[in-house]
Amino acid sequence: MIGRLNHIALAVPDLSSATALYRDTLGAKVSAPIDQPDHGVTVVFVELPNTKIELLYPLGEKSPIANFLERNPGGGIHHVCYEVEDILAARDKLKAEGARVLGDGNPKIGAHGLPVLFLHPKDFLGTLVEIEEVAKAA
Ligand SMILES: CC[C@@H](C(=O)O)C(=O)SCCNC(=O)CCNC(=O)[C@H](O)C(C)(C)COP(=O)(O)OP(=O)(O)OC[C@H]1O[C@@H](n2cnc3c(N)ncnc32)[C@H](O)[C@@H]1OP(=O)(O)O
Ligand SMILES: [Co+2]
Repeated sequence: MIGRLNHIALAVPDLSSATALYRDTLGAKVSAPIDQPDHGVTVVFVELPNTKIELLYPLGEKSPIANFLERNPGGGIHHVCYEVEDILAARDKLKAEGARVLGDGNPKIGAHGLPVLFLHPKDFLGTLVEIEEVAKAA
């Protein structure tokens, strides 16, 4: 069911220094910071040849990454995102298998303008999983 690794997200305590680390020390192409108010985060995208890294910083008072950063003040890997061709079919299969879909169960539009859902980390080996619907390759 899952396809390519779309991105790995890192929650970071300082977005400027994290961006500088990826841009200047690691020599990667990075975006400007982009606020995602619907998701409670500000994101910097790091473009790699085979995938992307999302640098996440809390936005607003109820950010879903706030507790994670409290537990991991230096930051850390927050989630992995896999591509799926049909997010509603994927959601229904995952629910039937017993996985907990977070939120109200309906996809939201993610940072790449495509529908996304999140799956509880306790159901996936301690890793928060995001699935993103991408168009089927021709
Ligand atoms: C930029 C837009 C978008 C995109 O298109 O790419 C994004 O990526 S947005 C990214 C931010 N959004 C989300 O993460 C949405 C889904 N997340 C959530 O709803 C919450 O973060 C969560 C997964 C429900 C956790 O919320 P939290 O408040 O931390 O819950 P708890 O404190 O109750 O934690 C329960 C339990 O789970 C462990 N945990 C929490 N987060 C993670 C994590 N990221 N990775 C691994 N484990 C995690 C936490 O340690 C608790 O464990 P125990 O203490 O053992 O109970
Ligand atoms: Co993400």
